[in-house]
Amino acid sequence: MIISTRALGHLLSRRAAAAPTRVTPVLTARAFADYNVHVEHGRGEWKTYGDIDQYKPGMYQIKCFNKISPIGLAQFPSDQYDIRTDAQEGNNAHAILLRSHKLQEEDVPRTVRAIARCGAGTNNIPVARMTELGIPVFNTPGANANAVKELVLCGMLLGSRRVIDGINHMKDLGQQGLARERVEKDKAMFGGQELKGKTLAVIGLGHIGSQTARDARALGMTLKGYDPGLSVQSALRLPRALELMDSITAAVSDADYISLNIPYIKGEGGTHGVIGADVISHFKPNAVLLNFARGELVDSEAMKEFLDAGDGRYVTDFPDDLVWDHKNAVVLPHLGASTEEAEDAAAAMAADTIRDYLESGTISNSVNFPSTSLPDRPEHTVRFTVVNKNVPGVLAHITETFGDADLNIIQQVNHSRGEIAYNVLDIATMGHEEVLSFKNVQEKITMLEGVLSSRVMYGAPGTGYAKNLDGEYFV
Ligand SMILES: NC(=O)c1ccc[n+]([C@@H]2O[C@H](COP(=O)([O-])OP(=O)(O)OC[C@H]3O[C@@H](n4cnc5c(N)ncnc54)[C@H](O)[C@@H]3O)[C@@H](O)[C@H]2O)c1
Ligand SMILES: O=C(O)[C@H](O)COP(=O)(O)O
Repeated sequence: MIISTRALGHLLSRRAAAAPTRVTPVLTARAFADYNVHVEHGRGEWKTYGDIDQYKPGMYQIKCFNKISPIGLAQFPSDQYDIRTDAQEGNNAHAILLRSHKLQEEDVPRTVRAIARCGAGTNNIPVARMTELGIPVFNTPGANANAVKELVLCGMLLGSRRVIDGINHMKDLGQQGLARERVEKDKAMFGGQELKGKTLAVIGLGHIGSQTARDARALGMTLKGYDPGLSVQSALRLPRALELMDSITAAVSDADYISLNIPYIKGEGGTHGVIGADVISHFKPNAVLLNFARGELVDSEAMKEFLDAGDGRYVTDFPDDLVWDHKNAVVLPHLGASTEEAEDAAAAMAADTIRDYLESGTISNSVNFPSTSLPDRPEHTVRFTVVNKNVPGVLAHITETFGDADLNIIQQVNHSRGEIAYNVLDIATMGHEEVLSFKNVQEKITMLEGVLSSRVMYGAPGTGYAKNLDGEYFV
């Protein structure tokens, strides 16, 4: 399911000041009472790349860009998390939370282990660069889909009936004191059409597209859809009556309404200008295009020509320099996910995801790292995670280094995705002296060719992280 039970439960009692509940236990120092773990955790050398004045030992620091829902932020226990809502602060951040802020590499302190987008689209984050730096980027699939779907339905109505023009006209008449006199005569200027019996083409049948299709069916519409990457989960949500097409052109050609619900991906093979002159030439002259996905998906010049030529409409959630004041365009200020419910759900899901990664190493909903659901850490072990380039031989060198240090691996997980590999190794503490030192072994592993970073999870929030930055060791 999309939203964790934990987040959902929290949302149900969203206005109650309930303490957040978690299933995953935080590794506390008490859990390791039988011995101590020594790592080089950076307090001494923090100033080499962080801001020593802002550093709170024993706390995770979360840096927020944009306003993040307090309901979501309440998922972070205040005794373990230092939340910096002012983006100017947070120079020692362990993780970043953001919405549509256009994140630059300079916004990401070296201390950052993870980034979570409270929302769906991650085109405002330099994901490829973050992958090179070994930083997982997460999003919150489905958390705001209902909000967007509702606005798409509203957009269909705005595109069918001249509601906005009618409202403006009534204001004008009202100012002139002519409203009562002229209303019945003038309404003929604002006639429209009904949704029932019309055809909707949905491009992208993921969380938003599939929900839009389902509700449009309930309104009596005929459905076509196109999605070359349709997931089983989304397919199960689709109404049976939806006809799957094998191209965008085939889907749009006899559609009265077209809803665009795909991610914006730059570059070759991406989706920039996917609704261009060629696709638009297949639109019916009075088709209504609903773009609640991203502005860059639509070629503005081609759209302007289409709007100029006929009675077609463009309803969009994104700025457009060419059609913003066109009589046949309705341009909204990116409101799709701006409901209390969606903001709370997305922030709560992002917070849960970040906590899972920071506290136990679990990876879910990442757009660049492999999903990694982990077995429980066995008793008398310390968890060690390594992020490395997905090249042959690295895993062997990691396990060898543990062997050389007389450290026994009790269980391990190795997953990869594209250029990145992620290892989680639970290391036995039994049979060692009272103080188990990871200082040397962590440095050796982190500085192996191909390794980007490592973490020792031993109970003290925010510590135990090491990075290999082009051959330089940071702890
Ligand atoms: N207006 C808003 O406030 C708002 C809010 C949420 C999401 N969005 C945008 O909507 C997009 C979709 O959100 P979602 O939650 O449904 O995401 P999703 O990942 O659940 O669904 C996207 C679907 O698009 C499909 N797809 C990708 N490229 C395609 C292509 N070229 N042609 C057809 N299908 C394609 C994928 O296979 C997937 O099924 C997001 O990426 C984001 O840009 C906007
Ligand atoms: O991709 C998304 O989730 C939406 O565009 C929402 O963006 P917002 O969180 O900035 O409203």
